[in-house]
Amino acid sequence: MVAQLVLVRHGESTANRDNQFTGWTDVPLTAKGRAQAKKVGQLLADKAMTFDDVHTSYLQRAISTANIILYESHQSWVPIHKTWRLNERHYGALRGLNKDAARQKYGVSAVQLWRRSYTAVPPLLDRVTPDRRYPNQIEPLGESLAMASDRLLPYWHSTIEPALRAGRHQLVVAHGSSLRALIKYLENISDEAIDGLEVGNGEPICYTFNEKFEISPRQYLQADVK
Ligand SMILES: O=C(O)[C@@H](CO)OP(=O)(O)O
Repeated sequence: MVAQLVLVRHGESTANRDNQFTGWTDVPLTAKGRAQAKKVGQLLADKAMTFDDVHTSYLQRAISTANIILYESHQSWVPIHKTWRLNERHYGALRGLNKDAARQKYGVSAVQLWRRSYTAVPPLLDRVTPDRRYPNQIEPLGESLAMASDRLLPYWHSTIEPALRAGRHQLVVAHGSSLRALIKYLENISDEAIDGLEVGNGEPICYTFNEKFEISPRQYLQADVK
């Protein structure tokens, strides 16, 4: 074994709880979300899984989840690298909208397409408020999953992949769709098949890379039966 990669979607956020489109809206975790993160940390501790680096987005639900996981697995000292490139796919004008209300307004199939198609672009925002977190203070007006993948993969190639190749274990704490984009790339999933993949809150996925940098099948980490 050369190195392990663990992917975790943040715990439940207030927008997840309220069934709202989120994207780049910076909402906190709920109590349930914090408990999910704690469970992930304890699971990693039970399995004695350690990391050399953690990567997360610029959004607090992912950052808080990463901090809780590290604390619970007794490795709070491990460096956390934050990047906007791991942010959730930007949901454009849909953000903040209740998903059932959106289905009533736009129809079930349009909403399903915006949520899960690889190339569909959601209705765009007219403009965004400058936010100093982002390059030139500008966030996108909206993104398809393909657009999210295009801005995420440079970070994979520049930072995560070289670390794995150097034998360093990597933990990525990100979002439902930013992780779907990464998994699509790692497993070479087709544009069509990616719409069937769901990543649950606080359900860690593990890959192992061997000496030839060949990737193992996706493995869902679960508690050992004692
Ligand atoms: O709202 C969002 O940003 C995402 C993730 O919570 O939702 P969906 O699963 O509908 O793409």
